[in-house]
Amino acid sequence: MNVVVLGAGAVGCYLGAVLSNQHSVTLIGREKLVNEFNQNKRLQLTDYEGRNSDFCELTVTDQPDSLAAADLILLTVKCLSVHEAAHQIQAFAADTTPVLCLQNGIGSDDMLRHLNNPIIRGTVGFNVAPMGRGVFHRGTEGDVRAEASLPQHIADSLNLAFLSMGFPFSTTRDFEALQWAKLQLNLNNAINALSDKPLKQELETLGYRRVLSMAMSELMAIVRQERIRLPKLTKLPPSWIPLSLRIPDSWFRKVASSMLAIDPQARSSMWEDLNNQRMTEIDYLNGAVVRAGRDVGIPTPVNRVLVRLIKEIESGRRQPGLSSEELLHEIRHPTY
Ligand SMILES: NC(=O)C1=CN([C@@H]2O[C@H](COP(=O)(O)OP(=O)(O)OC[C@H]3O[C@@H](n4cnc5c(N)ncnc54)[C@H](OP(=O)(O)O)[C@@H]3O)[C@@H](O)[C@H]2O)C=CC1
Ligand SMILES: CC(C)(CO)C(=O)C(=O)O
Repeated sequence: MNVVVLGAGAVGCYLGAVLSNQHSVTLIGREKLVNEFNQNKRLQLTDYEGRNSDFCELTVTDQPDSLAAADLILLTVKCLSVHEAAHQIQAFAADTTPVLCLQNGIGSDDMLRHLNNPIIRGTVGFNVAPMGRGVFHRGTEGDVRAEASLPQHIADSLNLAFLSMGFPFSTTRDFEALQWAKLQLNLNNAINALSDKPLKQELETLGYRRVLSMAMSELMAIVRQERIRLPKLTKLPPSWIPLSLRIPDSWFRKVASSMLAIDPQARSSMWEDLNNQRMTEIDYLNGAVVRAGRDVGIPTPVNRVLVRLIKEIESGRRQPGLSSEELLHEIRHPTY
């Protein structure tokens, strides 16, 4: 299979490199990635379980014309770049080529719906960090999932390749529920970015967990009202997660270690964005909860505050590094 990854950054390079063991893979990314690859002649993948592998059989380019020969397009740009990517797919790819879009959050696929291509949504359940010099590190466990409309032979090939690196691929008929369950976990991206701490350290602090619990409870109220049954993505059922976040630190450490394997240094992709002075995906994450709440008449004050704080950092009006007390204060005394 000829796989073209459009938007090769953390997730795209990781998945593309894994697939290059069994398929012909082209990564379309920015000039920086092309230079890194040309200098090192390989991508290197490491992970929280100690894997360390080099991948040399890849084509890396900043030109979109290789989309023309794709059997499958993996779209791994951030939500804010989906619009530009849609133009490139329309201009260069055959309109029968399936596009598997792996953005976090809700709503970015709307920008692809005018294309004739089959658009299949997916989720990536683990964290990948770019370490520089063509090295990409997977810092947590998790799997990759997609809508059941993905052709079966492609789903089988992806599962085979991904299993070789220790994570499975599966499809689901109820993607909407999966997307909300993934969003429930991604509500932490903003808190992690605001805290400016590694995920593990942030989640081991009761105050941050209380904020996350409140943000998740707003999402849970919406999905309950909409009768969406969330699938289980961690060892705890989704409705128990907000409660489990409120237990004392010492107990939480025990529960969390059995729930999720996580590197001490892993951070959220939103932290990566703020750290690189880029706009974030906040409107598709906590912003999606605020919009949905408005639609169904459920108040979402905590997610509104998180959206505001992230936007203040994006526009340079605030610095990251909020303590959990400062964050709780912002929530108790919102200024709109
Ligand atoms: N990183 C993670 O751990 C996880 C991320 N996700 C989700 O996956 C998606 C991708 O995230 P991530 O991999 O972190 O993002 P990255 O920013 O690391 O990767 C995207 C890359 O694509 C480049 N790009 C954007 N548009 C184009 C284009 N048209 N042509 C070529 N290159 C382009 C970007 O460059 P530039 O910045 O210059 O635009 C960037 O280098 C997001 O929606 C994220 O939420 C999901 C799970 C985990
Ligand atoms: C790893 C995970 C699930 C949470 O941080 C993620 O999706 C991200 O960083 O964007």
